[in-house]
Amino acid sequence: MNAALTKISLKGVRKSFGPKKVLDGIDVEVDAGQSLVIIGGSGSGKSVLLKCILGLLRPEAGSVRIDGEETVGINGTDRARVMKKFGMLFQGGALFDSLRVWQNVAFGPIQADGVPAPKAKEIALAKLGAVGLPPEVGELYPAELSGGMQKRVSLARAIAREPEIIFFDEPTTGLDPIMADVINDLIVKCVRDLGATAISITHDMASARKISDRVAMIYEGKLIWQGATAEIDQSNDPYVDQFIHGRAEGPIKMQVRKL
Ligand SMILES: Nc1ncnc2c1ncn2[C@@H]1O[C@H](COP(=O)(O)OP(=O)(O)OP(=O)(O)O)[C@@H](O)[C@H]1O
Repeated sequence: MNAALTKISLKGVRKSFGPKKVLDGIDVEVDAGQSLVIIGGSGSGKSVLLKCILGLLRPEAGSVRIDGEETVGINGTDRARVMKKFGMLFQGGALFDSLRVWQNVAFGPIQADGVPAPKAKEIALAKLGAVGLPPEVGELYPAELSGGMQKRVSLARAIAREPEIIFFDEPTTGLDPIMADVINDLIVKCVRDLGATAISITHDMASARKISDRVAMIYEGKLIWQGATAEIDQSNDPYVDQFIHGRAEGPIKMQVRKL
C-alpha cells in the first residue's frame, strides 16, 4: 500500500473500560477516497472504534494517524484542526429540534468556519439540493419531516463543510428497505462528489455492500477479517459467513442473559 495515499491508519489500538477489553489491538488502513464499512455484532466495539478515530475516546495504546499525523494525545488546537477534516452522520440523525432544517445544515459552516448566515444559508440550500430536498424544506423544523427526510438532512449536514473524511454511524437504521437504498445511493454519490474517504458502521448488510469498497469485521476486540466488499461472499471465514447471513447458529456466540 502506498503510504502517501493512506488517509487513516490505526496500529495496535487498545481500549478497555475497567476490566472489559473492548478493542484489543486494532490494525486497519483506509486509503484516500476509499469507503470502509465496519461490521460486527451489538456491543462488539464498532462505536468505540469510531470514537477512538474521532478523538472522542483516547486509546490506552496504539496509534491513530490521519494523513500520517499521529492524533493520539495531541493538544486541543491540533485536535480542532484535525477535526475540521471530519464530517459525521450520527445514528438517529441528531438534528437540533429547535432549529430550522437550513440552520441545522448551516450549523457547521457558521459555528466552525465563521461563514456569515446568508452565505451559510446558500450553502445549506445547495447541500439540501444535493440530497434531493427542495429549498422549501429548509424552512421546516426536523419534527415536521419523515425519518427518511431527516436522514437526508443529516447527510446534507455531514457534507456541508465538504469534509475530507466522513463517518456514517448506522445510516440506514429505522428506514424501510427502499428508503434505505435511496440513502445508500445518496451516500455513494455524496462521497464520490466530494472525493471523500468514508468509514461507516452498520448492521445492514445490503447497505454495507452498496456503500463500501472494503469491509472489516470486528469480533471480541479484534478485526478478524478485512477484504474487498466484492470478496465477502468468498471469505471462507465462518464468523463472517454467520454474520452476513444472519444465522443464530455458528461460532459467534451472542450473550443472551435470562431475566
Ligand atoms: N463510555 C463507556 N464506558 C463503559 N463502557 C463502554 C463505554 N462505551 C462503550 N462501552 C462498552 O463497550 C462495548 C462496545 O460498545 P460499542 O458501543 O462500541 O458497541 P457497538 O459495536 O457499536 O454496538 P451496537 O451495534 O449495539 O451499537 C460495550 O460492551 C459497551 O457497553
